Amino acid sequence: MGYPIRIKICGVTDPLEAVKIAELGADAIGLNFYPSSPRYVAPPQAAAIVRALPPFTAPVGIFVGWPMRQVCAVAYQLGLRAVQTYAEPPLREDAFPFAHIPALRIREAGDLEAAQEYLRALQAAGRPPAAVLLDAFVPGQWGGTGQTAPWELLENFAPPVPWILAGGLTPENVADAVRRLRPWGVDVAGGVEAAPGRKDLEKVRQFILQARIAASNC
Ligand SMILES: O=C(O)c1ccccc1N[C@@H]1O[C@H](COP(=O)(O)O)[C@@H](O)[C@H]1O
Repeated sequence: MGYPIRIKICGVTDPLEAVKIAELGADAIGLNFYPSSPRYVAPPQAAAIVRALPPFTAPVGIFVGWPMRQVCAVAYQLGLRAVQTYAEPPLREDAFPFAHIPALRIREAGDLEAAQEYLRALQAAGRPPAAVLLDAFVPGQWGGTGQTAPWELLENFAPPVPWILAGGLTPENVADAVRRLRPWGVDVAGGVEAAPGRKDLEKVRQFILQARIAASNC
């Protein structure tokens, strides 16, 4: 049967590189606004990347610890399609005009139960996220760790919204991850890099190819 897996290449810092990644078939590119990340991109550069992208490639912002009101302001200003958030203070307003992807870090089974509870609470509050991203838990780091999540715990994960697998994915292991877990989407930062913040386009090409072949054979 197969299914259409969605692929995000995260931590892009250069407009020309973003265009090439889009041409290789990525569905989304990630723009990282976390200043401590080696993949940080300042808003003016992010704006140049968004302007350069073809219309069917979604720019997604990564925000760590930002109040949602500020996340919304930046998303609106830059024309982001979705926002991926970490450790955001709770949103008080009902309306949230962007596709929201909360990122959760998983270490043990209890974290998955907590994730399900969190998603149910958002749904009950009338603010279901567009998707949820699951990553590895590494103390003191929010993401971009190069560590894989505990896949064995995720084999039967069935959240009420689409889910995205992140953490330590590479061109070599993404097919295995897709076959085993059938996530709605996959997300990679370090696994396709030539240097921090710069992508290796051959690795990007391989990553996209391997993920799509595996999903089409599921
Ligand atoms: O990439 C970062 O530096 C980063 C920093 C803080 C929060 C999120 C970050 N990136 C996200 O983490 C995942 C996994 O990264 P990796 O593939 O293990 O290197 C990545 O897809 C981004 O969404």
